[in-house]
Amino acid sequence: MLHIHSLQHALIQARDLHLDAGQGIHLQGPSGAGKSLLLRCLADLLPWQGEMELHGRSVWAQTPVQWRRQVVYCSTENHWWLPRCADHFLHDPRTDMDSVGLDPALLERAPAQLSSGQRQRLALLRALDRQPTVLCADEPCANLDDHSRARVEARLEAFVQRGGMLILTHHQKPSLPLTPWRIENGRVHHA
Ligand SMILES: Nc1ncnc2c1ncn2[C@@H]1O[C@H](COP(=O)(O)OP(=O)(O)OP(=O)(O)O)[C@@H](O)[C@H]1O
Repeated sequence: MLHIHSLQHALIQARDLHLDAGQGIHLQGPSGAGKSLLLRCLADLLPWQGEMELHGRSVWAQTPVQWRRQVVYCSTENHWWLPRCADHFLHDPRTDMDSVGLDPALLERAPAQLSSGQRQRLALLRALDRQPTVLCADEPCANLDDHSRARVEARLEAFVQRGGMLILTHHQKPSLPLTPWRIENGRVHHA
């Protein structure tokens, strides 16, 4: 599904990594190793060089917008542009809110009126709302309590099982089944 032939950034490089639908990756490595950089390069949000394919189609045969609609980066440091939380969704998110422990009434509020943990979960739903092929989730459970963490992990697992592909970074080992990758000395490899 996603094939990284080669990816070079000033600080990291990856070569010959293949990922299938239904696969989740747990990206490991020390703080500052470049885990977030890799996710942002995969989503084409940072300058990088090389070649990647999604469903056999080169990144260079697509517009940046086409690629970024399929490979979506979701960060804990999320940004919001519109007055109400609900305004950020293309599809009605109310039924999905409960899956991550959020009260649908929060959708009527301004993003700034949510707690950071609520905003983080809403940002995940916003990313899933775009129906990505690959979700690059950067510390999706950081700062969450155990109950919320379990619900977010279940939501991510459901995404992968429906044919999505997930790459996430975590300091804490998530409970869903994941293939470990590691970044060491700027190189990404199977752990
Ligand atoms: N846009 C950027 N351009 C160049 N260097 C960057 C950029 N963003 C971060 N860095 C640097 O790249 C290195 C890797 O940062 P990154 O955020 O990817 O680390 P990380 O492995 O995700 O760390 P952590 O686990 O602490 O979140 C750090 O030294 C950081 O200062």
